[in-house]
Amino acid sequence: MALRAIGNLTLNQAASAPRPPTPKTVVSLRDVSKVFSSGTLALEHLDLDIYQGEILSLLGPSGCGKSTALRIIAGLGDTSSGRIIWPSGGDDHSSDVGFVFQEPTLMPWATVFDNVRLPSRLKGVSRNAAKDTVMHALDNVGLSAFAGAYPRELSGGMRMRVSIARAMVTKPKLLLMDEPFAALDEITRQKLNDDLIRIQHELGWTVVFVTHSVFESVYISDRIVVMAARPGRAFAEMIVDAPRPRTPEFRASAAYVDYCRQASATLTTAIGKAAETVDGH
Ligand SMILES: Nc1ncnc2c1ncn2[C@@H]1O[C@H](COP(=O)(O)OP(=O)(O)OP(=O)(O)O)[C@@H](O)[C@H]1O
Repeated sequence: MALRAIGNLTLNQAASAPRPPTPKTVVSLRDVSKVFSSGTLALEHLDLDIYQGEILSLLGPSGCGKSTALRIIAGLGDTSSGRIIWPSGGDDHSSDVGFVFQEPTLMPWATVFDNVRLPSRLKGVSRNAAKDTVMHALDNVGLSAFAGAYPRELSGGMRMRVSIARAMVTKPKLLLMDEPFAALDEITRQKLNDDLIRIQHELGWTVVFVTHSVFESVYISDRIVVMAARPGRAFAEMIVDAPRPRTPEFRASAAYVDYCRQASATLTTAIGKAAETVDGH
C-alpha cells in the first residue's frame, strides 16, 4: 500500500513509494480551477494524471468537485484556469470519452437494443451495421436475452448495465463514471463492481470512477485520489496494489480491510482539513 500526500500536506507514509509500472498518460489536468458564475470555487489547483488501462477513483465528500472534474475532462464544462492535456493531440476529444451517469438515462420508449444503439445511430451507422457491436456489448453485460425488452421491464441494476453497454459501443479511450452504482442496493452494487472489473480487464478500459464509498473505491481501483472540499482539490493519492483480477475473496481479505482503513482515515483527514479551511484556521 502506498499513500502519497498531495500539495504541502503531510501524511504518514513515504512520498517516494514506488508506483507500479504505469503506461501512457491518457489525459492530464494541470492546475485546473473552476469558479461557477455563482462564485462557488468548485476546484482549485487540481493536478491529475490518468493512466492508460487503470481504474482511478475520485473519492471525496459531497461538494468537493468530483463531478465538476469529470465534466471538465469530458468537455461538458470549461475550466476557469489551468489546462487539460491530451498527449494524443487534437482539440475535440468528445469521441474519446464515454460517460456513465448515476441515473441510467435510458429512453423509456425504446428497447434495450435501441438504447444501446443510440450512439451508433447518432453517428449515422445503420441498424444492421450496428447489430453485432450492440449485441456484443449486451453480451458483455449479460443482457443479450433482453435486447427486445423495454427499460420499465428491467431492474435498476439491469438498467445500469444497459447504460454501461451503451457507453461500450463507442469504444471510448476513457470511460468516466459518476457514482454509477450509488442508487443500487448493496448486493447489486457489488455484482456491478465485479462486472466492471471483469469488463475493464477484458477490454483494457481506462476508467475514472467517482464515488463516496471507501469500500467500493478500494475494491475496484488501481489508484484512489482522495479529494477535499472548499475548495475542491486533490488531497492524497493511494495506490491499491492488490493483484488483479480482483474477486469477491478480496473483499474478505485482511489486505482489503487494511486498504479500507487507510482510505477511510485519509478521507477523514481530508474532511477535517476542509473544515479547518472553512473555519479559517
Ligand atoms: N452548475 C453549477 N453552478 C453553480 N455551482 C455548482 C454547479 N455545479 C456544481 N456546483 C457547486 O460546485 C461544488 C462542487 O460540485 P460537484 O457536483 O462537482 O461536487 P461533487 O463532489 O461531485 O458532489 P456530490 O458528491 O454531492 O455529487 C459544489 O459546491 C456545488 O454546489
